[in-house]
Amino acid sequence: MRANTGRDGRLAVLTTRARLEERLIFAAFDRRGIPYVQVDDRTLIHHLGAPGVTYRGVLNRIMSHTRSVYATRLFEATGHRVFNPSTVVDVCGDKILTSLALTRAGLPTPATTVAITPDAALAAIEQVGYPAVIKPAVGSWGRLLSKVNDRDAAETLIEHKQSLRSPVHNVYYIQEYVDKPDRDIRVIVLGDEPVAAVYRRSDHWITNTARGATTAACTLTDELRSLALRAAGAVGGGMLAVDLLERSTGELLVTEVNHTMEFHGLAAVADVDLADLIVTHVDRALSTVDTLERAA
Ligand SMILES: Nc1ncnc2c1ncn2[C@@H]1O[C@H](COP(=O)(O)OP(=O)(O)OP(=O)(O)O)[C@@H](O)[C@H]1O
Repeated sequence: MRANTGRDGRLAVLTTRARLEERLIFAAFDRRGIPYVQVDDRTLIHHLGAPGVTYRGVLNRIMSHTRSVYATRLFEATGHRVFNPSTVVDVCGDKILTSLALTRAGLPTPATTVAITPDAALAAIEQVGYPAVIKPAVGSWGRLLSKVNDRDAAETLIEHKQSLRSPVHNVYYIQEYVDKPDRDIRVIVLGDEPVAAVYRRSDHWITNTARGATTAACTLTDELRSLALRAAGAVGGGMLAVDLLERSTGELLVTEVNHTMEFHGLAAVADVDLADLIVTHVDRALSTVDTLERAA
């Protein structure tokens, strides 16, 4: 993958820079004595078809969606098992593909509409009704999310989106506004086990911790467990953060599934060591492969 070649028995952790989550993960690797190497995605060079370095496996912590998708595919092409696999990253990184997968699996989600021209987008927003929520199909941290309260605002938003450079903004992902309490719920799923849940609270309607929301402990009820597991399964499974909204009636709706989970807010309030659980999950999965390879 990098310019050097050969077998490297360590696990590669792909990062752009080590944030709190990555530092917690490295500390967990150290505590468990699992050899790893931090690989900066900005240094990756992949000569197609040429031998590269082979790691024991790859834990992908790249935040940029495009870089994450391609780095995953390149490592998979050289025989690596990557957490999460590209099939999952592809779906989770795109809100339209995620909504399609969730709907196909029969999960409750906010009513969602997609339009691919500005005129159709305006008609679609009017059909959804006000307020409507418009999101970039690819994006995170609540960036460029819009709550549109009337037709004037819808027209302006569409004009602005059309003038943005990235073609992703010319596709319109439109949702009903869910009149939720001042919070959403994030459930962490590792494989077939929901391991923790957290409320993210804010005075703003966008309740991302990246936008200043605070976290509070949330009980992992049977309903949350079941919805989170089904949502994770719908996108292909893996190490995932499932986000849910509550209607005023109490009905739970799955909004999205995140493939490179941030958990600094959760670390402060949940009584689980998520970094340790992630490291254990990856090591266990790779140990099964190691055993099979030795037996072959
Ligand atoms: N349809 C909706 N109705 C009401 N609030 C919403 C709706 N969709 C999203 N929100 C609020 O906005 C927040 C961010 O939404 P969403 O998770 O879709 O965006 P994102 O940019 O992908 O963020 P993240 O970094 O969490 O993946 C949600 O946590 C929720 O508080």
